[in-house]
Amino acid sequence: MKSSQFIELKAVDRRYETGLLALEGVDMQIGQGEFVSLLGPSGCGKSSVLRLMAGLDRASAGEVLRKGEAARGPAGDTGFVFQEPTLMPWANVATNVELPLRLQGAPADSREKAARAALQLVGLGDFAESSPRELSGGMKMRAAIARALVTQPSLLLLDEPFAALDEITRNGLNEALLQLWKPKPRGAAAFTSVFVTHSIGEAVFLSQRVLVMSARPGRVVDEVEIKAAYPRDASFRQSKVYLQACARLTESLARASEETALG
Ligand SMILES: Nc1ncnc2c1ncn2[C@@H]1O[C@H](COP(=O)(O)OP(=O)(O)OP(=O)(O)O)[C@@H](O)[C@H]1O
Repeated sequence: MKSSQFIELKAVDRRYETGLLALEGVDMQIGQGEFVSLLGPSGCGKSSVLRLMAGLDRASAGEVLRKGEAARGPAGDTGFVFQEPTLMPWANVATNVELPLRLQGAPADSREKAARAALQLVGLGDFAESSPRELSGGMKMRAAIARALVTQPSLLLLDEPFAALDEITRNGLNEALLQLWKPKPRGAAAFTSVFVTHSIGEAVFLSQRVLVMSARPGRVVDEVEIKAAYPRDASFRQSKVYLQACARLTESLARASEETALG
């Protein structure tokens, strides 16, 4: 699976300017095209890891490598999806989705074409002209995913994107995300995904590997491989592999969180 490493964190520390040590000795390797989730207690540094991977922040010690090269500054071919879809309310859905291309200086006709294709991909083909306020929460999140994918990034970073949604919408979006990541069962992944969540079930459903981080200062304390083929649909949530992985991660996360409680 780890045929070629796409992102590597080697002995990474991040101490913020306030003096707070958020990450200490973080080692992570994410293979090209892999789908990996990060689980960990609140405040353990999951978002900090994503910012380092995106090149939006720098490690205080250690190395962040992207395709074997030291990451320097924001990485162009990276899409980011946050918990809030943050669409511009005064612009229609297509204009929101083409924003990253506008920032790159792409010409209007190619922006429009790419935005329509990205909206089609997430099932919002008929909503290009709609205002964000006409969309449900799940549809807004689909638009945010289309915006992150409009530049066809090779890395997609997702920071608790579905946490605010109801469970049925969330499950539907999990399945849609897997379709985007691996459109053909035996084909290559369209991008590498790193997904932060507090939901064990969501992490298991989506991922090839789940990394568990300890309480602050965060570091990787466990790794669970989810040995199930894709495509995965709702029936996967009833399978032995899924239930066993959930049980193992429940224990692991409890141990990781206990460390905080003890101090
Ligand atoms: N820019 C910053 N300056 C100072 N402290 C920060 C900064 N960013 C994050 N922190 C602190 O670093 C720690 C890790 O934060 P981070 O957001 O990475 O954790 P997290 O695991 O994503 O949290 P959560 O699960 O609650 O979203 C927290 O204690 C947070 O308050």
